[in-house]
Amino acid sequence: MIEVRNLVKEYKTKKGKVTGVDHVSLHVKRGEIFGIVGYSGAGKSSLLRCLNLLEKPSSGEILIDGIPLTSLRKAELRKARLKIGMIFQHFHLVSSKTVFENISFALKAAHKNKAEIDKRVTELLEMVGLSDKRNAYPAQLSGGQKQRVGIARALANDPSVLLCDEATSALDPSTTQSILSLLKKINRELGLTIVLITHEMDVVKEVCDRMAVMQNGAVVEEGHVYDLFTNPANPLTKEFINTILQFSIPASLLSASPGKIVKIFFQGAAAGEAVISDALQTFKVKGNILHGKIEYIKDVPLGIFIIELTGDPAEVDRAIHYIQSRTEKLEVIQDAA
Ligand SMILES: Nc1ncnc2c1ncn2[C@@H]1O[C@H](COP(=O)(O)OP(=O)(O)OP(=O)(O)O)[C@@H](O)[C@H]1O
Repeated sequence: MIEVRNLVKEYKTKKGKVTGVDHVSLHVKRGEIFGIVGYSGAGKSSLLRCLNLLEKPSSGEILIDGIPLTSLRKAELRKARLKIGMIFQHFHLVSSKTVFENISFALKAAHKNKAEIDKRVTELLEMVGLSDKRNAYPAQLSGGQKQRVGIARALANDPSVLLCDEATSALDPSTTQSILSLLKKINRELGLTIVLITHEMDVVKEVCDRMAVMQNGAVVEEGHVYDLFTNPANPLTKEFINTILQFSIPASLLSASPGKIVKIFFQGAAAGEAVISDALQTFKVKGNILHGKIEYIKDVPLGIFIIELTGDPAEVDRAIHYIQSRTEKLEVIQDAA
């Protein structure tokens, strides 16, 4: 669906060349929600803005639905761009125009007539839950409502791709949730492919199927969000994942432990509890649960337990092997022996 091949974006500045995107290749599948995460300056915005050629890449190729955007002429590019919607952190609404006018602007650009515009805006307002705000001005709307207008405007011309530039970063947590639910709904109902950039793992965890992690303009790791939560390879991915999966066990508790402390990842709560209780019944070990948590990675439960296992060391090892064979992953985080 979206194919990025060896993309480079360099900026010329007074101090010399700055590389925003450094040889990135990515494939985003049709109908998926793809997250790009990274700290400030990692190159996320540069990459996203290259996807619709708001920024002209220095080299490399971008193909959307097989069309090589990077080699289109101006008029063709303008047409292709209508199929790529975009929403922004600060909404970018025209303050002197009503909600209706802000949305119809995109349809006028596509040369739709008055009746078509009226019908489409009505549909869009219904889809984003703002039918009653048709004649309101942006200043009369909350942040979440403004972003809904941004989404309606982005969807006006039936795009196949929606690019989201830190779309929830200016919103409070509950409004963020409602905008993320709306993005999931339009992804599901319209089959829209969504690429979002964010520095918040919560957003990725909530809505993304796959993700890429960026650092210094390059993609350092890419994969299914669930897999990266259980098995991150790159230290930066681990850092991002840890913002969600962090457990603070008091150091005094850790140092006093006579056994092994293990962290277990499993799919679903019941599954994990059953494995642990089976292990404790089968082997002569004692288990003490220090921490337990269920995270939902795009609605798929990922359970994490931290357990202290004590007893005969050989028996503890056998219990660990047993648990390991029945769970997604097990890490020994402390070994008193
Ligand atoms: N217009 C520009 N001119 C010069 N350098 C730029 C320009 N835009 C981005 N850069 C540089 O490119 C690099 C990547 O920036 P970019 O904004 O893409 O990162 P980001 O991950 O989106 O960060 P943020 O979340 O802070 O926007 C940075 O070093 C930045 O200073």
